[in-house]
Amino acid sequence: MILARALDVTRRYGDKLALDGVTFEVEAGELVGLLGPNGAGKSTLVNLLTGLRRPTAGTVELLGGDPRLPQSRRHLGVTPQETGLPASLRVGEVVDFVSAHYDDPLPKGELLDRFGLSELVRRQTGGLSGGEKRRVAVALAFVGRPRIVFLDEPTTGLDVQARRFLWDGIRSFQAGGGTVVLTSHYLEEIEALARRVVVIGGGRVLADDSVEAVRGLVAVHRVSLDLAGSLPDLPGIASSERDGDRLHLLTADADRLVRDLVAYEVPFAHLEVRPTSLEEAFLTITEDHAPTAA
Ligand SMILES: Nc1ncnc2c1ncn2[C@@H]1O[C@H](COP(=O)(O)OP(=O)(O)OP(=O)(O)O)[C@@H](O)[C@H]1O
Repeated sequence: MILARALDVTRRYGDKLALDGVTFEVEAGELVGLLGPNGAGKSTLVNLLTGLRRPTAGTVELLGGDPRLPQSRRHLGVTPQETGLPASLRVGEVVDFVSAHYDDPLPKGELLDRFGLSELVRRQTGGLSGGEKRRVAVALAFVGRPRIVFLDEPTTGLDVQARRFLWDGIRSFQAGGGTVVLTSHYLEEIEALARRVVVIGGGRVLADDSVEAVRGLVAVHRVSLDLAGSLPDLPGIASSERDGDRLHLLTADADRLVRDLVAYEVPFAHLEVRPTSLEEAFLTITEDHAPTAA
């Protein structure tokens, strides 16, 4: 059963094309990671699916209806990228306040326990650390026993222990049959929770696959070397860029490229091999998926 769907969705902000023909579906019980660099369009997709914004073209559906209608949103939980908590209220009071909006909320103790927040129940939210506030904000998405939860960068800024508390809370929700969509810049985070990852870049879906498959796609290395002359036609070079005598090559198999450079007796100097940033890896994927000119 599909709980959320975007069908050929485009979203513009003025001249800016934030989403460009995105199709994306979430099945009941799935935990899906949306992975992409800054500005890729992840938040825009989440905002459309949760009814906070309207698509410019295409259709979005949440729990079988228009995400902007109250009946579609009744079983939805969301933690946006930025949240605010009323500073003078205690954590327990904020949970009570949010719970009051639902017919059958999770008992406060159970919610706080699930997210490792029990000790904070009497603390005013204004006095919490950034990480504690974030954990409260994420926990609040689960108060109303939602069927589907969207978490936009839930663990940004959290230390390792706080992140683990959140991951445990998210996992236990899914183990109980819940559905989760979360966004992240980090494949490691998605890997800890999800089996399926959807890579978004430049407003488009670049990959929709298992975490293992996407790890292979983004395991790109940058091989840099000084070379005055031209490079022979070697296999496995995803892109090459020249800066004077310095050549930068992107490849998914750096060991093989280095062996080939030696085997072809390429007269290189100052060889350097390093993992690429996720951004560089995404660029490589983007180039592979760039639309061909008509
Ligand atoms: N309200 C807005 N007005 C104008 N442009 C916007 C608006 N919201 C988003 N954008 C632009 O749309 C593009 C996609 O933004 P979006 O926030 O969806 O990306 P993201 O993948 O969530 O990025 P990040 O990881 O930085 O949060 C960006 O270029 C952004 O600047």
